[in-house]
Amino acid sequence: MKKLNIEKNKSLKFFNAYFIKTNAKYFYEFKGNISELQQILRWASISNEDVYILGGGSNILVTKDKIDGLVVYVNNDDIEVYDEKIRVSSGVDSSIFSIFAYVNGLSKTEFLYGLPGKIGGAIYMNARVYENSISDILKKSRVVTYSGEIKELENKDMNFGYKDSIFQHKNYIIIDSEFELKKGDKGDILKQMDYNLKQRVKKGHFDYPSCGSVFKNSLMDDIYAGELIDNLNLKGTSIGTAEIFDKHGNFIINKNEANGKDIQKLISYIQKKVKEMKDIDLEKEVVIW
Ligand SMILES: NC(=O)C1=CN([C@@H]2O[C@H](COP(=O)(O)OP(=O)(O)OC[C@H]3O[C@@H](n4cnc5c(N)ncnc54)[C@H](OP(=O)(O)O)[C@@H]3O)[C@@H](O)[C@H]2O)C=CC1
Ligand SMILES: C=C(O[C@H]1[C@H](O)[C@@H](CO)O[C@H](OP(=O)(O)OP(=O)(O)OC[C@H]2O[C@@H](n3ccc(=O)[nH]c3=O)[C@H](O)[C@@H]2O)[C@@H]1NC(C)=O)C(=O)O
Repeated sequence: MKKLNIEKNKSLKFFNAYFIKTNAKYFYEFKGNISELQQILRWASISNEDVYILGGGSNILVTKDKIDGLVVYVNNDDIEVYDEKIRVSSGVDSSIFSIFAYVNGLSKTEFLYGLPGKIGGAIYMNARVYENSISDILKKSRVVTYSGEIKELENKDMNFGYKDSIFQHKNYIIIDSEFELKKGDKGDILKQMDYNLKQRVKKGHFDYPSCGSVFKNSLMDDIYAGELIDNLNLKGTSIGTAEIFDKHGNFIINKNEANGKDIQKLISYIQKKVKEMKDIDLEKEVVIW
């Protein structure tokens, strides 16, 4: 049998937005070779290794010194346009996808410009920027199950909701996807992309390492986690060098070499305070590793 293309004891410090130090027991970079991915997943299953899927690392919080299993880093980067459709691999950065659409005169991806992370992670999370969600433009995705089976899912099969999708509940790796876009005026598209990026910069999204929103909003009840935390005067609270951002209550920032356990303690502290003071259960958006 051909030797598997796996690295051992790989540092993930520069693969997660918080820059938390940790090592993966096994690490595989998926560049698009599906039969190799299937072989590696079968090996992980036989070897009883847990599987972790890594995109841009912008929405994970690492709390362990060692990730005891196989990390599949999704880094396939094909992207093609057909009329008003784009087929894109999951390893493409959301902003690159948006730029590619713009270059081809296609509108509807402007909201993804400036969004950290990759397309696979954005679909997993049903990325949302104000009124736009990725589920509004996604047609279908090709996935590989952890047992190595290839499937094609239509949008309606993906059970999208606010910051929710089937991928948060099933062991699927999203490989590539087709998006249905619309021709637009390039000047207008660029203007909107520029506006979106400037808004993010203004709100301090890139001031410190962070994973963006830590908690989901509760849209049904009109509850914004950031506003709630702000109104309870919790901004600025810190544990070690992890701190609730003074510019946005739903962000926890790494001020200086924070460790993942301190960030996790701050998350639990916020949940406890919000429960005590408002009787609200805040649901985490960030994925804990
Ligand atoms: N609005 C904002 O400002 C921000 C938004 N975000 C959101 O989070 C998303 C994170 O993207 P990204 O950084 O790439 O993701 P991450 O690498 O942070 O992964 C997050 C989770 O997504 C799952 N995942 C990632 N890629 C795939 C894939 N190809 N197939 C199946 N599951 C996958 C993994 O699940 P598992 O652990 O189960 O293996 C992982 O835990 C962004 O696109 C955005 O939606 C993040 C930061 C800021
Ligand atoms: C940052 C993320 O996504 C973001 C996304 O970038 C933005 C823009 O569309 O909308 C959501 O944030 P958000 O709901 O906190 O948006 P904001 O506009 O910043 O805040 C909502 C409301 O709360 C208020 N607010 C926010 C923070 C704060 O400290 N104080 C405060 O009063 C704002 O003034 C606003 O009235 C997404 N978060 C969630 C959990 O849905 C992420 O996923 O990591």
